[in-house]
Amino acid sequence: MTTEPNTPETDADFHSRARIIAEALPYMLRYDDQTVVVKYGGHAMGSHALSKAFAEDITLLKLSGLNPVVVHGGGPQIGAMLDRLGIKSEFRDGLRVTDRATVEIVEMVLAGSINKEIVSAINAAGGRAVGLSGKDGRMVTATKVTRTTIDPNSNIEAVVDLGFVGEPTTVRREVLDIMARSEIIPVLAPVAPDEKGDTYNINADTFAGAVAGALNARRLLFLTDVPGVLDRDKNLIKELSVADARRLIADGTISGGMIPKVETCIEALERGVEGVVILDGKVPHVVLLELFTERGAGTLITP
Ligand SMILES: Nc1ncnc2c1ncn2[C@@H]1O[C@H](COP(=O)(O)OP(=O)(O)O)[C@@H](O)[C@H]1O
Ligand SMILES: CC(=O)N[C@@H](CCC(=O)OP(=O)(O)O)C(=O)O
Repeated sequence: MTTEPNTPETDADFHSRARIIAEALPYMLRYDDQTVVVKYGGHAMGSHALSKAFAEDITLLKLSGLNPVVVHGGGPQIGAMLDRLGIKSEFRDGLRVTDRATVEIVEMVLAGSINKEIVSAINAAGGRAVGLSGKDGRMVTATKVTRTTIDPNSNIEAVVDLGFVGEPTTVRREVLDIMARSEIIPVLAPVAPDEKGDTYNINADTFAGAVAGALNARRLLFLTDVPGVLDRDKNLIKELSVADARRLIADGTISGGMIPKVETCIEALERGVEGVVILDGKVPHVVLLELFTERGAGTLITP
């Protein structure tokens, strides 16, 4: 085995490190003991280097006295697995139509491979992560999502069956509260049972919003694949009130997948979360940039 000799730290390195720590310290104290829920979207899970930087950030939050809770997605990864198995993906209003065979794959990918990858990355960064889904400790109970459409010709309303797609109706804090008092960092997969025990696939944004609401989180961060909410000229909007966000949805500036995301942000604020931030998960260490620097990153949505 060969080992590389450690390169001694130069004065410039030391001063730069000291500057970063000095800048971060007041923010670490501001968020001391506060819960921060971080939704790590499937599109934000890029290269190994990015996942490593994310895991380091989450580990550092815990070491700094915060209480980070990770909720992850994995839509593209589920799609890739379904492709390999020759099952077609179908979405309605951004939700995956999930039959019994599909929900099995969804649970395997989310609560299995992706969850354990994130747990391993955090553990490799020096943290102690425990991976759970909504099933563990009866943390989350879901109910089936119902959607209706109106036939434009007959004007008759019809129920659209999305299969095993759920929304969280109960979030029990017990297990998460125990973890908050320990070294453990919870990593949650958005899968949960209904009252009967059937397994449901839950949109990860919705799951994160419900968890953040139940924990009265100080911050809910959504890591996605754009810098935040963009205006008509594609410039980043740094701060947005709920009223402004609603106006941007109504005038079409906010569209596509950003609509349910911003609506989830609004619901989380209504449930008592203090601030919600949408930010670019492809920027290394974006979580620390947002929480521990003056300039922040992304779009902060406040009540
Ligand atoms: N005003 C807007 N600002 C930023 N993104 C927007 C806006 N309107 C629509 N979008 C789209 O929303 C997408 C993010 O939503 P989505 O793909 O559902 O994210 P994720 O998969 O990370 O949950 C962006 O990639 C962008 O194409
Ligand atoms: C019901 C529903 O659509 N569930 C999502 C769950 C994963 C998810 O939301 O992942 P991202 O955050 O990466 O999009 C799905 O099956 O794709």
